[in-house]
Amino acid sequence: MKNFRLIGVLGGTFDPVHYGHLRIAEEVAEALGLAEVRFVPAGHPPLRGAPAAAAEHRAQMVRLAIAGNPRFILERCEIERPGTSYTVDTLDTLRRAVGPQAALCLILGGDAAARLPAWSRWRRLLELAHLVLVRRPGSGEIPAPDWPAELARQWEERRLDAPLELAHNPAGRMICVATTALAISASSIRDLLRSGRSARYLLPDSVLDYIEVNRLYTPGGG
Ligand SMILES: Nc1ncnc2c1ncn2[C@@H]1O[C@H](COP(=O)(O)OP(=O)(O)OP(=O)(O)O)[C@@H](O)[C@H]1O
Ligand SMILES: O=C(O)c1ccc[n+]([C@@H]2O[C@H](COP(=O)([O-])O)[C@@H](O)[C@H]2O)c1
Repeated sequence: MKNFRLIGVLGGTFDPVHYGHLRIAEEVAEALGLAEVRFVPAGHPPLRGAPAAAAEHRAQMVRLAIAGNPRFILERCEIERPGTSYTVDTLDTLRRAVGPQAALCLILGGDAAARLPAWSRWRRLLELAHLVLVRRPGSGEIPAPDWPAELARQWEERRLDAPLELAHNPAGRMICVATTALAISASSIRDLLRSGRSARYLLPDSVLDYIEVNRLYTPGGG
């Protein structure tokens, strides 16, 4: 049986990146045997307002957060691409870049998974990548009870329970990976910082230092 090289893709606004992101990347990589995880900061994320911090700041925070982990890579394609950062376009780009021996594994937290039917060309995502779903505190079950029937059917047809089987296909399977539940969100970190409270231990010190030096998320700052 052929084995594809598994490449994780974790897209996010990363406004800022935090231990919730880093821990799901680490646990999914370990559970599925991913060769690498690409962190993709969105330039102009769809379905939400403009990020608080500029794209370059968010990318620099990811760079600092993943420093020292050779398996974690900063992928800048969305911040360099003009226009809305649709994931389907990113996967198209990555699909061409990684070559035929690799399989992309798009990692989605529970909130992102619940909103998947609203994403641009979501069916095409399954032609380009595997979907790796991760529960998130406060965002309900996977599969989401309100997924439309078509996505629920895709889940039943494509779901895998054995992680090692993911590498047998270049794309198109879905799997839910159990990870440590961390009730950390970027919005709660922004709220803490904006009200002058500590966000220490929710994200790496290097990222907090960057936030302080660049005066991000302060009442008077960006
Ligand atoms: N604590 C967490 N546990 C599991 N998944 C998470 C967690 N935090 C973020 N994710 C997932 O990481 C991806 C990127 O998340 P994002 O950058 O939007 O962070 P966020 O904390 O959700 O931000 P915000 O609070 O601003 O919405 C999404 O798929 C999201 O579901
Ligand atoms: O492609 C889409 O239509 C789409 C719609 C909503 C979200 N996304 C991606 O999902 C990731 C998390 O988004 P968000 O808004 O929860 O930060 C980020 O990489 C977004 O670009 C993608």
